[in-house]
Amino acid sequence: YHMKVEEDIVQEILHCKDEHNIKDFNKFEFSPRCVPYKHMPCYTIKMFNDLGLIKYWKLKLSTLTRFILYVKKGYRDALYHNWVHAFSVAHFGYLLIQNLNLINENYMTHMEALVFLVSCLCHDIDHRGTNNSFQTKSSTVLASLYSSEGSVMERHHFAQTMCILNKEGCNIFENFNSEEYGQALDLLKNNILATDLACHFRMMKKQKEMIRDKFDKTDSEHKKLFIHMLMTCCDLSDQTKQWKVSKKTAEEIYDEFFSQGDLEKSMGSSPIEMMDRERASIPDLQVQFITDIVLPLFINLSILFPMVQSLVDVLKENRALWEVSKNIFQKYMEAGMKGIAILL
Ligand SMILES: Cc1nc2ccc(C(=O)NCC(C)C)cc2n2c(-c3cc(OC(C)(C)C)ccc3Cl)nnc12
Ligand SMILES: [Mg+2]
Ligand SMILES: [Zn+2]
Repeated sequence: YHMKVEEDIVQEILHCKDEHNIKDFNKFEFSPRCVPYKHMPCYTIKMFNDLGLIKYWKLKLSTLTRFILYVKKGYRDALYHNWVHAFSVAHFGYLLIQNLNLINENYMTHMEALVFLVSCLCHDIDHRGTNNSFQTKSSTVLASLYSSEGSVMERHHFAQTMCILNKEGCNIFENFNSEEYGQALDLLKNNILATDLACHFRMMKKQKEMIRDKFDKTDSEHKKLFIHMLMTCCDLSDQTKQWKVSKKTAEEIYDEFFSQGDLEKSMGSSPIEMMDRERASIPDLQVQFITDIVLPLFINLSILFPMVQSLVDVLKENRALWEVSKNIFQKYMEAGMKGIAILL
């Protein structure tokens, strides 16, 4: 049974650029979270189309549309790890390929670009709003399936993506020969596994050395590290947007973290500080996260692409604003008005 792709969705897709008069869609400053929720599927198709991937791979519009609608359906209404997060991650992937000209400058083949965009879209599918250590600690079904190999959630995200590709009328790689098909799935799996924080920590050092010692885009190891770096940039891209967007998204993340903490408390175990709404200071945690993880990554990328320097500047501004709110928070804490500080 095919999920019938309503003609109106297909029609809207072909005209979505002007109909909603969204300008600057392909600029780094644009926040994809401003796209109306119900227009996100058609703007996802627009991304594939703008990158020339529909033409190059002769993708059937109905297959691509059906695939995207099933991916959207595959996300739960988690506080942060939901379809809007997936759409925003894919949008940044689209911005990187387009604005850094990654295909024409041979940083990515058409195959790598297609699979990269699909990986961004699917990288958190069926996320339950709890992280890998929660799976293992509470011996969830997913932990029983994947904890022996690690990256529990990421292996599930990949498995869910495979289920959709195997649905009737949803296999966007249907035109690939068997060699291309194998290559696409291999790329897809590695890209999604690369979004595991633990995996990122392991790669950080090698990525830094690779960029410092002259990046070689013909070296397959370099290419893999490079594409994994881009996956993490996309996953963190909300932090490179204007303050109110990056602040709002960070708060959504802590809403999800604190819900996990509440759940852990109800299960009789005590959450780490970052997930404990009684103890966590969001400004402190954000300054630390931007300093330790987000900035080093985008600074690395800016060494290869000077245009990325503007994103590094925004990251530094946002960190400075967290510093400011940290001091305000601190003052109220000292004044013993914790309750009011939390309301702020
Ligand atoms: C604004 C922002 N603050 C965060 C603060 C803390 C953490 C966290 O997990 N800390 C644990 C300790 C051990 C470091 C994540 C945060 N975070 C993410 C994020 C990134 C992820 O993994 C990659 C993409 C590979 C880094 C995976 C999941 C998530 Cl939610 N996305 N945005 C954020
Ligand atoms: Mg993830
Ligand atoms: Zn994500």
